[in-house]
Amino acid sequence: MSHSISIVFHSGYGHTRRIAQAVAESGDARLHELDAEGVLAAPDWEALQAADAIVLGSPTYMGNVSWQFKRFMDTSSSVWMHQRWKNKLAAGFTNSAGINGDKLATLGALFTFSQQHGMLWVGTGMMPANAKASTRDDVNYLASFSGLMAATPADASPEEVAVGDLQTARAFGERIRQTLQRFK
Ligand SMILES: Cc1cc2nc3c(=O)[nH]c(=O)nc-3n(C[C@H](O)[C@H](O)[C@H](O)COP(=O)(O)O)c2cc1C
Repeated sequence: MSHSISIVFHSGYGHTRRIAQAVAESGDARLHELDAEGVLAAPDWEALQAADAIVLGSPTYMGNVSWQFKRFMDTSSSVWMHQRWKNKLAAGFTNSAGINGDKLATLGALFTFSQQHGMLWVGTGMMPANAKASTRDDVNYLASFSGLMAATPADASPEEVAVGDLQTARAFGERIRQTLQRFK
C-alpha cells in the first residue's frame, strides 16, 4: 500500500514555491498552491482529506505566516470541527529573506495548527551544518530541527534560491516519505 503526501503552500513571489517543489520531488508529493486570495480549490481540499501526510508551507511575512496562509488555516476550522485530519502526519517549511528573519515563529504557527488538528508532527531529523568549514551549499546550514527553513535574499529571484536550501528541501521530502513508511 502506498502512502500519499500533499503539500499545501502559499508563495507571494515564487521563492517558497521553489522550496515546495523541491520537497515534492523527493517526497513524491502532490502540490496544492493557495491563490493570491488564500483560497484553495475544492479538489485540493479533497486531496488533503485523502492524503496520509500534509506538509504546510508559507513564506515568513512580518514574523509569521502570510495572511493568505492564515486564511487557509482559519478556513480549515470546519475540518477541525470533525477532526478529519486527526493522526495524519504533518510537517512545515518556511522561507524568508533574513537568515533568521523570525522564521521560527512561522514554524511555531504551523506546528500549533497541526496540533489543533490532532496531527503528528515530523521535524527535519537533520544535523546542522554548523562547523567552520560549513558553507551555504550544505544541507541544513540554517540548522533547523523543528521544520524546514530556507533563506532567500530580498533581491534574489526564485531561480536564485540557494542550492543548499533546495538540497535541504529534498532531504526533508525524503524524511517525510520515509517516516510514512513506518506506518505501513
Ligand atoms: C509583507 C512581507 C513581509 C516580510 N516579512 C519578513 C520577515 O518577517 N522576515 C524576513 O526575513 N523576511 C520577510 N520578508 C521577505 C520574504 O520572506 C522573502 O522575500 C521571501 O522570499 C518571500 O517568499 P515568496 O516569494 O514565496 O512570497 C517579507 C516580505 C514581505 C512581502
